[in-house]
Amino acid sequence: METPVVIPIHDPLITPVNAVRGAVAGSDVQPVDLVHDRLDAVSDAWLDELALGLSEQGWMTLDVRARLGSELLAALQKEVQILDRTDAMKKAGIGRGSDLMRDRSVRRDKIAWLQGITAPQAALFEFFDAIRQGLNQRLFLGLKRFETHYATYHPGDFYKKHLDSFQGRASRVVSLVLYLNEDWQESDGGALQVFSRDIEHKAYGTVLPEAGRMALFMSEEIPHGVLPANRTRYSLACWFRQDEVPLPL
Ligand SMILES: O=C(O)CCC(=O)C(=O)O
Ligand SMILES: [Fe+2]
Repeated sequence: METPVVIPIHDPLITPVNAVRGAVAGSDVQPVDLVHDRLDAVSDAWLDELALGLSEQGWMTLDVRARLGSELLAALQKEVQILDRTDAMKKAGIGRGSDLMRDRSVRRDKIAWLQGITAPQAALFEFFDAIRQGLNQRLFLGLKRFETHYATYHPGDFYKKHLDSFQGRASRVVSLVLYLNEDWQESDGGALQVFSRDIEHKAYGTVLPEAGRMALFMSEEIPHGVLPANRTRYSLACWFRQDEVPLPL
């Protein structure tokens, strides 16, 4: 049995979602086109399915291409690809200086936090907030907010087996990953590996990071990792949190 690597996670400075919405409404960014039927897309039956998957298995994977729409997915893909060509994507890691070097043996991706101030991000935030509320109504999780970042894994990059949150921290409670890659093949590597939540941490399943595929799991319970990618892998991770403001770990 291999013990999962458990990594403390530092919080970014977070802009409250409501403030972001205000900024969007007050600017010339028009999220409306991309939102179209977004809230209808998050139906009660679908939220029931999410709640059931989380409470019974602790994790699940879903195809949300039709719910989000190919236009929004394409817009998010374009954003992360543009960011990846600039220095906006920062090496993910914990700590500073030599600590960061050590973290590179655990995690090699680059990340950029979303602010919700572009039209695709605002539309996505609506979708995530509907999920947050739906899970609260069904599972009484008291999820107050979410935080989300783009991630890129260049060839050779990986993320070793880890948990997204420490038990009892009431910080990250539910994790969501949305993939943004067209025609991902098994030979491209970069699969998400999910392990069982019991003591044995058996390999439970793998998820190919194909565009429109979403993985959802309980942050404190489900060990998971990303196998080395053989081609650039784009994704977006989101954590639903119980704390109102970022607290020190
Ligand atoms: O991209 C993935 O499949 C998972 C990423 C992950 O585990 C994380 O960012 O914490
Ligand atoms: Fe993770």
